[in-house]
Amino acid sequence: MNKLIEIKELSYRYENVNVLERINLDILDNDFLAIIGPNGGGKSTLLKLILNLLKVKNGTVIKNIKNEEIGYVPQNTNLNTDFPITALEVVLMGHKITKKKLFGYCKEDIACAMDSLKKVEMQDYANSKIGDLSGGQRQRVFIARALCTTPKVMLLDEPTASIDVKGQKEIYELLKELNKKICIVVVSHDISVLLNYAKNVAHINKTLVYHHLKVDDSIEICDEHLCEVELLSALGKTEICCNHTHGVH
Ligand SMILES: Nc1ncnc2c1ncn2[C@@H]1O[C@H](COP(=O)(O)OP(=O)(O)OP(=O)(O)O)[C@@H](O)[C@H]1O
Repeated sequence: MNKLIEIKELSYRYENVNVLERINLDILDNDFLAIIGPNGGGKSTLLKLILNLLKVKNGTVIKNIKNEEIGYVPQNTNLNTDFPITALEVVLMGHKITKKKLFGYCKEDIACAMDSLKKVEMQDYANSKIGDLSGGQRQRVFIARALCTTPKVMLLDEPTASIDVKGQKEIYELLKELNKKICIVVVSHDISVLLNYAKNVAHINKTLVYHHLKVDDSIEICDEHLCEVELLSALGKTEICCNHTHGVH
């Protein structure tokens, strides 16, 4: 297993607030990593540090891949759904333009974007307005946009927020398929579905606790309302400490 990204002793503070403390984490080439933790625990900050959206000041983030090999699907793609843009045009926005053209895109760019849409089974919606798609379909389009640069790792920040459980499962089935070739890292609160797909879990609440989920550890989680502590408890991971009112048995 190759280390795509090596995070060593990474700490971060905004003004006077320590948000991350001495984080150590290796992101491996075939991983499906779930990053979980409470609100304000520092998950998005960690992604931003990996993506160079924030400057690393303490510790190191070693990337053994090029920056463009990191695909990113941001949280809440604050899209004005009335904006008259098609699914294909959204995907083309993530594309590295091959030939400079003043207007429009060349055939190769469009073929490549169509290929990305195909990978997420959205090719039939290429000319649909993004605002006319369901939340799950829209998320697939944003995943297609991130696929344009043929990433080796894909970071997804809350990809299933405000999508129903059926839609969440469909997104994770897609990610499972992509995980045959690409390392997947998902930040999410919707862990009841996510933990059925993840191979490893990083729980972040300023510090990081890492869990390897062995294959036979995988549990069929039927109740989507189970809370985080109960789920980790079910996995036999009782050392997690957070401000939950539920006890860990
Ligand atoms: N630009 C900023 N300036 C100051 N503080 C910030 C900034 N961005 C985030 N924070 C604070 O840093 C802490 C960690 O935020 P972060 O967004 O990384 O957490 P998170 O785990 O992703 O939270 P959530 O699950 O709610 O998305 C929070 O207390 C937040 O208020």
